[in-house]
Amino acid sequence: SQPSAPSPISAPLRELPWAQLNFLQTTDTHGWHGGHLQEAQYSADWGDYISFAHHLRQRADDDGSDLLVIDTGDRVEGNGLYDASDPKGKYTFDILSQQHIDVITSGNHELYISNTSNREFSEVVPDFKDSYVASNLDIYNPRDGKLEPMARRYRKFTTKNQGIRVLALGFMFNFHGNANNTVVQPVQETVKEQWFQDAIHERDVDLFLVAGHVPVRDSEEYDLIYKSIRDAHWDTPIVFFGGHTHVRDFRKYDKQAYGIESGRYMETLGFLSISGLSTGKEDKAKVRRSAEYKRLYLDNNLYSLYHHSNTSASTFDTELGRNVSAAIHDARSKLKLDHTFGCAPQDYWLNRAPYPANDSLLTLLDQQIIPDTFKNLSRPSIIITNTGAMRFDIFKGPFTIDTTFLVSPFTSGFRVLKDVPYGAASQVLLLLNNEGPIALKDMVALAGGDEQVPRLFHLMPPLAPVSLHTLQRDALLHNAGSEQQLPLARANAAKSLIPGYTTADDAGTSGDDTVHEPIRFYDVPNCIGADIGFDRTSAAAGLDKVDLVYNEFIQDWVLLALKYLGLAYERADTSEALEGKMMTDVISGWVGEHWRCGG
Ligand SMILES: Nc1ccn([C@@H]2O[C@H](COP(=O)(O)O)[C@@H](O)[C@H]2O)c(=O)n1
Repeated sequence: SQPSAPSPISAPLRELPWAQLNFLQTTDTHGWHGGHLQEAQYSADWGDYISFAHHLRQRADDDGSDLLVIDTGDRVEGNGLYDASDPKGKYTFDILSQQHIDVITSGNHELYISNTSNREFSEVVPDFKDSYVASNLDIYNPRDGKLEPMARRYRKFTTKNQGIRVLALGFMFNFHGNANNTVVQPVQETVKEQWFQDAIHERDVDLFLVAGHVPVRDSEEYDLIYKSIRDAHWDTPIVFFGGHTHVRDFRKYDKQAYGIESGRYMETLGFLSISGLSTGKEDKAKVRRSAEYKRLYLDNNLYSLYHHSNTSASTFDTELGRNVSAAIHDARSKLKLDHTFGCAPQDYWLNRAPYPANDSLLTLLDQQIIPDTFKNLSRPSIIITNTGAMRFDIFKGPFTIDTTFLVSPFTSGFRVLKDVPYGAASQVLLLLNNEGPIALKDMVALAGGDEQVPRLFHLMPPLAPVSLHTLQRDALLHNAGSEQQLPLARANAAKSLIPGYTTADDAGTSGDDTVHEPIRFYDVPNCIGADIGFDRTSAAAGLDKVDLVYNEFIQDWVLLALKYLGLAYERADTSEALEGKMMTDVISGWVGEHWRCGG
């Protein structure tokens, strides 16, 4: 781990369900490869992950089983280690490539900006040339401008020890917000392609492995891929590795098909095992077994990693792992990520506090940061931002260069529409939050559906913790008592628990390796706003027009809301606001002026 990381923290643990074929999965790491430096329970880094995978591979070699390592995208945007360098990712790609990954895919964050996808194509894909899979993603090659697959469409391989024949696919959900140098083919089209049909009809396959930046639950993309494979093979085992919604989840598709999703931000290392698979060493037609799937979500806590690899602080580090941790430290120093702008006087939560509240990050933003930042505007203005632009909590203590990117990494600036009739402008925020005269989805339908306003469905903030909470509630209703672990229950009573994930999924409520004290998460609105230079309670009487300033990322939504309100504005009517400053600059600038350290 990093020298400044807090020490590993002990907690009651559940055991790794090791079996014939074992997997480790990361997803949505968003640059947190240095680990969490303010939370001991997630403070292991990518170097530790390399050491950990090494020990599990060794275990597989010793007992004749296998280990495969998977990553399902969104490795970028969200941490200074990636975002603070110029170009972005200058240090991350070398660090990442030191891990042996067997199947790796892109996520939507690899595709928002053309520079990001071009670097993914020219650096990351070659680093993982055998294992990068892009079943429905193409890129215009920056060298010749020709459209070509981002990486191979699928991968077929045999596991090292067991000889299990795996056919791996790699998908991106039907994403529309990508820059125009990439093309995400809708899964509905991909499944009709000849290469796909040929691949899923291959006979000498013991396991179909579908990795993707696609949620494992409530996803038409994975449901369709599942159905397509099942139409071709009624009982060959399938395993899905998902991502995007930032949750821990495990879904049963049928008794020979399960999917896992392994959280976000390097908080979680997902573990899944399968036993009862056929192998290339035997005649598949004669050996019909039933596969058994088990999962465990590991906290990225060195305490967990030592335990599950049967090592200790003195035997855990491998030379490569230690070197990678040192490379991360070196990069963090070069990027001056610990440079402090000021010190937060208390914790501010994104989802762990209700909104509005004194400890809500969104309240801090709409009551203090936005009003202070825009206070010198000469004309009455309404400022709106999507809450999804905020990615992480602020903890009491030093607010560093790193923190600015943890909280808001995006390069989108602010735009302004000048002289918008007040009656309409004052309703935009309500509409975007589903509190206006029409529901958001009906407004989209009126405007011609998702096709004509393609980026709209990606405005919603990642409500991962909330859906996790819902999952938990639903599963508790359905699975009450199904997976009790009494010795652990006793251990819990004896030890004070760390607050953390208490996941409930299709296998019950014992999926987290660490027994946590539950955390309460709150729903937040899609957007928040502030009025500058006028008072809304008395404005209706006299105010004729206002300037409408908004985060560039929600431009399509703002224009759509105004269209619904009878005002036909185009992108060309908008102009840059705040001299091109991004939210990242806004927040660090405000912290520098308002939060002192010490005293
Ligand atoms: N320029 C951007 C890009 C993205 N967002 C927010 O991020 C969300 C997508 O992130 P996931 O980790 O869920 O893939 C997107 O819905 C926006 O809320 C942004 O604000 N600005």
